[in-house]
Amino acid sequence: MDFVIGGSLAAFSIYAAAKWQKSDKDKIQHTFRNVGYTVKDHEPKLFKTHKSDNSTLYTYHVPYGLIDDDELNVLDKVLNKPVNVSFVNGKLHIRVYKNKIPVRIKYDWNKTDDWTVPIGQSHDQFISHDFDKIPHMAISGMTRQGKTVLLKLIFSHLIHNHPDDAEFTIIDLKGGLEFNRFSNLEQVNAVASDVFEAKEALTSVLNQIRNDMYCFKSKGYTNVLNTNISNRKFIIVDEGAELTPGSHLSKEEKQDYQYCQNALSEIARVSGALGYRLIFATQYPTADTLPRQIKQNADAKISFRLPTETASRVAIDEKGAETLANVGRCIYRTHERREVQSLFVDDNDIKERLSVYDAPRAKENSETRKDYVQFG
Ligand SMILES: Nc1ncnc2c1ncn2[C@@H]1O[C@H](COP(=O)(O)OP(=O)(O)OP(=O)(O)O)[C@@H](O)[C@H]1O
Repeated sequence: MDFVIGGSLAAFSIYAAAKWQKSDKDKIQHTFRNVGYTVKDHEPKLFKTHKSDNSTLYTYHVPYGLIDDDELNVLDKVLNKPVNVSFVNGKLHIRVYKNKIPVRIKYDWNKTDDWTVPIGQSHDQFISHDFDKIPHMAISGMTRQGKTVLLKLIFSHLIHNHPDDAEFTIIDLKGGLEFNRFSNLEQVNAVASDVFEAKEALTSVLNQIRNDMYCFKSKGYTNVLNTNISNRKFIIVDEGAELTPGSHLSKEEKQDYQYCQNALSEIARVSGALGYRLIFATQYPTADTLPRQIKQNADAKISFRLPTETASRVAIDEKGAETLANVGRCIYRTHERREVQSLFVDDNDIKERLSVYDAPRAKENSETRKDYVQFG
């Protein structure tokens, strides 16, 4: 008899555990209470649940006065699933994703439409950036988090997709270590590796812009998108903070730095409609290192992990970049915000794919093509 009772209890426990194991919905409601996400006795009330393939969205009415959602950051640990908390039209949205984002995703060199570039994978969709819809981009992130890999991904993809139409001016202020090796590519106009070379390269870009502006005006064009002009000119800055005039510099020395910052601000302000696209990356987003004009005109902001919430607010106008978990993880912020694992591209792959555009070889090839036409 004892045996029968013991056996029944064990079975009951398993049954009870299965039956009364808390659902995500219950755990969320308990969390509201436990973390004090309430006003007096009033707590958020669930009024809609919507399931999709990748996630479940719980929508809550919240008592007046509850807005800041900091306490709810614990939810991904409570549920052991990725969670996104936001306010939409005064309602609290808690989206619980089924799957975690992978920590490494390799770039596959697949071609894309127009001036679109693949960025990475979010919880529920693949994220691409269209440089014809959003011309300028500001990228922030602490050291070794993935900025340069992302810049090389964008650069390689654009050349791979538009070998005849993409042009680059690159300001690589890490001493040219990353981009100097591409200086021979036929799509690359200049790789500047210090402030003096940057000044020269940017002067040339500003002259081109003035020239293009004159041509646009004389033809009555208002935007490159409404013309048959097929090329786009990219200005990539890797480590923009190096253009901040340090307090140790003399007045004359500071002028070169100031010139470069002003030139980049002008590019951000006036050149998008002419087909120029600025991609500005920095480790230290502050009012000095990420000039206001650049930030305001870069409608796409990407941030890898940053040291503080304040830095996150400078980079993407909101907190969050300070809590990003792993290398290559970033927030892609346009009118929407997405957490994304950016694609990884290998240096050897880039070398192999882009070497066909190495200028001397490309020139040889074009001469061979010419011979073929002449003698064929
Ligand atoms: N998307 C990614 N997925 C996985 N690993 C990555 C990714 N991006 C970068 N890494 C790894 O992190 C390392 C550092 O990346 P990267 O050179 O882009 O850093 P960074 O942010 O430019 O740093 P710094 O500002 O110090 O130059 C890479 O060598 C690579 O091993």
